[in-house]
Amino acid sequence: MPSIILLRHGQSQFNSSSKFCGWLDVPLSEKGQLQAQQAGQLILSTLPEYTPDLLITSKLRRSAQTGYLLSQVLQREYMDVDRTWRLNERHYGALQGRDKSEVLKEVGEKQYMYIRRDFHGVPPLLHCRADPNSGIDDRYDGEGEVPLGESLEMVIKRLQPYLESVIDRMKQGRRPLIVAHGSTCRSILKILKKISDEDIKDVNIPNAIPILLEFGDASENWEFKGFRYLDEEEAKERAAAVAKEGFHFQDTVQLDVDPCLDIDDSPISRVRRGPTIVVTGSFKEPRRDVNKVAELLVEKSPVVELFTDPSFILGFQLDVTEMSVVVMSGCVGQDRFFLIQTGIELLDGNVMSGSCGRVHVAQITVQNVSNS
Ligand SMILES: O=C(O)[C@H](O)COP(=O)(O)O
Repeated sequence: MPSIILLRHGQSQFNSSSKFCGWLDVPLSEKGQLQAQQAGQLILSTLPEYTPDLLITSKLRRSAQTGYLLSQVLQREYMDVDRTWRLNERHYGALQGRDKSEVLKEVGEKQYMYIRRDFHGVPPLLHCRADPNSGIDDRYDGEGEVPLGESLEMVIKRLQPYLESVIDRMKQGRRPLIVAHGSTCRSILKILKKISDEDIKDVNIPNAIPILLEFGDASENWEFKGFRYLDEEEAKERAAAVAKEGFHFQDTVQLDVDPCLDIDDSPISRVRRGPTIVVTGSFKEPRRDVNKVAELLVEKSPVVELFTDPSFILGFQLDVTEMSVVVMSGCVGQDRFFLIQTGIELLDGNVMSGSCGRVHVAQITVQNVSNS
């Protein structure tokens, strides 16, 4: 059956630190390189007859690197290669290089998701291509007008004619392997499967899981038959992580000053229950900083003891009245420490929330924050 394999590049260094990337030319992370190789293995094991003869990438390194790693695993480094800016990630305008959680905090969830996922959502535009964060350099010379910020709708306009040319090549017997980006994969699926503007909002593309696009032959007028991920389960898990990007760091607190703990004044007796909130800090040295908080906490409170749990790097066990509770715990990410801390609902109904600087004793529920 005529087919095309499509995949999003492996994890980039910005994916791993949850930053808007767009046209910034960020390379693959180590994990992304491994994912690219695993994608090749997956193709070999699930489609042993598959022999791509045309590698198509964007003009961005994360796509080109993924394509090369794949061609190595498939032992087809000699494949013809076509690179086009029309397959580039959506240009994220003035958001490029910015931390997703910071933008989320700044503009609120509704606008954040509008920009990220609405078909018409345009990010704030850059003013000129000379902006250091435009990602536009001489590789785009001669390409005419290139974007300074795009919605998915705009991506589809620049991509569709190119996609048609790929399908024409498939009709002539070529076997294309396309390494694209989140938004360009979404665009391709939207065009082929005729996904509505509304439904496309919920489509998230996982890194480096190959998608098989199948077509009827000439007798069926090359009709698009459908698509499937070569590993549906893993695709679901990775796509869910993509959807949540930015949300782990919603309440950001800086912890580069000495934390001041307020244990002695803690109104333990007035505590009814403590809802859990997640706060995060951008730490210069996460382990050192969180250990400092831990030491102070233990030193100041006789009811707190340190514990370690495999799911967290560090935690605190608090034993007060009949409520045996955790004050806070966290896990160290690549450049962040995720701190789970407490807000306290007092008996008079007021909610007092803790912060990194003033840690109040209270009941909280342990919440496992995944380390994406
Ligand atoms: O360009 C980026 O930042 C990502 O690769 C895509 O981001 P999104 O999933 O937030 O659209």
